[in-house]
Amino acid sequence: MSSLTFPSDRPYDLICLGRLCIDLNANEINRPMEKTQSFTKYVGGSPANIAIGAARLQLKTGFIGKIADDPHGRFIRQYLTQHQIDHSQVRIDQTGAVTGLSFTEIKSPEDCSIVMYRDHVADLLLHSDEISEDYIKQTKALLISGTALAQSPSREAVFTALHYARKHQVVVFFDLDYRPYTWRSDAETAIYYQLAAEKCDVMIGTREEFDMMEHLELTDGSNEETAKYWFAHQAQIIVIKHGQAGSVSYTRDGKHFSSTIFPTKVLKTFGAGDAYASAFIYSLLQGWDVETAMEYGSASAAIVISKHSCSDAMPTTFEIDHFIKMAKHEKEHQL
Ligand SMILES: Nc1ncnc2c1ncn2[C@@H]1O[C@H](COP(=O)(O)OP(=O)(O)OP(=O)(O)O)[C@@H](O)[C@H]1O
Ligand SMILES: O=C(O)C[C@@H](O)[C@H](O)C(=O)CO
Repeated sequence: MSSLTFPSDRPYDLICLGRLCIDLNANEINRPMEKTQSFTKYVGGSPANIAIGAARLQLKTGFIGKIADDPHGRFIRQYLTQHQIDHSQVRIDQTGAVTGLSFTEIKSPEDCSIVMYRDHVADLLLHSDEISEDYIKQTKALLISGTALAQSPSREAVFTALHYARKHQVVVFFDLDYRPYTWRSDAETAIYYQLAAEKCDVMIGTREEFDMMEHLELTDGSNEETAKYWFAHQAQIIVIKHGQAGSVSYTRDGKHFSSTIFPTKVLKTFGAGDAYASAFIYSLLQGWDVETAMEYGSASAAIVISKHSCSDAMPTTFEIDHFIKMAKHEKEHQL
């Protein structure tokens, strides 16, 4: 059992807040973007990917965000409908803002990059007046994503949602999701991340993202000190992702766990974090312990990075369970 206590009898398991964008993933892989001729379009945006992953795992999922009044926005909204993700709180911008685009480059399985077009995007125009307390009090868990803190009015919308979540005993997950492109300075980033992190129950991020947030030497940069620092605030669980080195987690009651990766045929590296987060959150909502949740997240990540998309590749529980079973079978036969 994890140390988290989710409220019961609520219509939603998870509501995600943040960007709904479009991924344009290069079809010609193993070459630079300059030599790419075509792309495949998917719904993207880290919190969107996590919501889609959660819904794929049969969680009752909702979304709070803002989309552009353009074909991309309509594509996103129909995708959410198709995947039973409630979008009653996904507003439609009327100011001519655009949908964020992420062009992804797959030079090699280990060398992938993302070119993000995020000028005048609709998702950062979500306003605090558009955050519904009645909606947030209907969920067991809320996920916020760091990039939504990058600019006003989205920044204030996040803090409004955090206020309502705390008021109604909603468990808050903070996926750090640091994207340098959308920030003006390290100090600004760290200040707003810290202010949000102090109100969150679970934080999930890479070591680099925690280092960014702990700017001005809040900690010595070790995982142990990171956990100790945030346990002095609201945090119950800290998860630190280390790429191919796996992940580690700390719980407020003094335990810590590490998880290795599942071997997989990597097509592209991005999407691992979102897949990990959605399966990790799913596991805790089932009442499973943190170590099992890390294994589930790691398996989901390994599945998604073996495929071309992020959102479309998010696995079902059957796929994850089968993947874990086969991986353990192969490991036993290697010994
Ligand atoms: N090459 C790999 N093979 C198998 N699993 C991996 C690999 N890389 C990452 N993972 C798994 O995915 C988890 C998250 O990956 P990572 O640490 O890169 O986070 P991230 O940077 O947030 O991911 P993303 O690239 O989606 O932004 C890791 O902790 C690990 O469990
Ligand atoms: O989060 C983004 O805006 C980019 C994502 O859409 C992309 O799928 C990715 O980088 C996932 O980690």
